[in-house]
Amino acid sequence: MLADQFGREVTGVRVSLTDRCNFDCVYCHNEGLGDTRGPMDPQDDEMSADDVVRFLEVAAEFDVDAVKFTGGEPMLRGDLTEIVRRTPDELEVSMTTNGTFLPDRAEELVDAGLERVNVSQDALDPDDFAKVTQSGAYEQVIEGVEAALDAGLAPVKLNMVVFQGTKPYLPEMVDHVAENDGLRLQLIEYMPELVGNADWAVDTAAMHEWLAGQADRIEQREMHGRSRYFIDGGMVEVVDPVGNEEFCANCHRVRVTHDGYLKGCLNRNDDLRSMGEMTEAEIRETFRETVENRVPYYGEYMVEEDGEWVVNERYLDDPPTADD
Ligand SMILES: Nc1nc2c(ncn2[C@@H]2O[C@H](COP(=O)(O)OP(=O)(O)OP(=O)(O)O)[C@@H](O)[C@H]2O)c(=O)[nH]1
Ligand SMILES: C[S@@+](CC[C@H](N)C(=O)[O-])C[C@H]1O[C@@H](n2cnc3c(N)ncnc32)[C@H](O)[C@@H]1O
Ligand code: SF4
Ligand code: SF4
Repeated sequence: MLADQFGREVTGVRVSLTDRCNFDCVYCHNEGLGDTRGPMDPQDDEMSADDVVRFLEVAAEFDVDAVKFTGGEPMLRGDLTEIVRRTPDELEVSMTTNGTFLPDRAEELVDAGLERVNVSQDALDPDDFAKVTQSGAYEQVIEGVEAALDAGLAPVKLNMVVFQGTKPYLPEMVDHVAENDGLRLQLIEYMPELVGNADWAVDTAAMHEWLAGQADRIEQREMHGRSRYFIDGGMVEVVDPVGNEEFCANCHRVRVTHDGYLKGCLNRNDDLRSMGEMTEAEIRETFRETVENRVPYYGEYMVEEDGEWVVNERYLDDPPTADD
């Protein structure tokens, strides 16, 4: 297994299969690449199924044990089932999706080897949902969650981005997962680093306190040191990476962009390495180098002083926006 200079073993890879999307969520970071708007048809720059599988075979050689397919909207890929089917058996296969295409395809994906799914759902009311996603597909998403449960994918995590626009929906979302078997809630802190609008952020410390006040039990996940709150039979996990050194200190993932670039950190675009025309041996070497070059905290938001990486205080005090 590969470990970076800071002792973090790389156990997972997150592969973006496309940067296209049928939604236009107001906050979207597109896994670190910016805008998802554009043509919906397959694009030439996307990795082919062969490229994805070749990379995953290399990752498996390095004892990576999990892959997350994401995007853009990964289910826009017509060859998604093939990719899942051809993923090496050693890797747990999960996907994060907006859920709209699950009603027709959940079962075939499970048959192909999909083991877990996270579905993004920020609200329980169609109008509220439409304001955030700029899409009217609320019913399809609800049907998608049902289809995932019917296909045996419970527990299904509902991903909710917590920002000023969704904060009022928090209590009903917590109740929703408590009342419905098979659902969990994942509260994702709004990340302004790549998309701006820092003033949309909410006070996560207050959110933790509010959740703790209702919880029967609290656990901490090894991954990212994430907290899990058990409330009235439901489970709520908090993903709070912004300015959170502990979160990064427990980050064991390497990313791949839809166009086949290795990327050591979601918030970092200065270390992209194309796997384009590479042989398997070259991919192996580049993977090693990407792991070797990981930084302990936020990539470009760290500053190097006297040969050491230290936290960029300016960033912590005043997070830059895309407009800076
Ligand atoms: N900064 C940062 N944000 C992350 C990281 N992992 C997840 N996130 C945020 O959380 C969102 C949702 O993550 P998911 O794709 O659902 O996956 P996950 O919850 O991390 O993974 P599982 O628990 O394995 O399902 C991401 O799109 C990011 O916004 C990370 O390593 N760094
Ligand atoms: C980029 S989307 C890709 C997969 C799929 N289209 C979806 O929405 O689930 C992955 C996750 O990132 C979350 N996300 C997007 N932009 C974000 C931001 N600025 N801050 C925090 N989470 C964000 C989404 O809510 C979603 O759960
Ligand atoms: S559905 Fe996912 S990829 Fe599409 S705009 Fe929303 S967050 Fe971004
Ligand atoms: S911001 Fe931190 S947790 Fe997220 S990918 Fe980068 S190092 Fe990992």
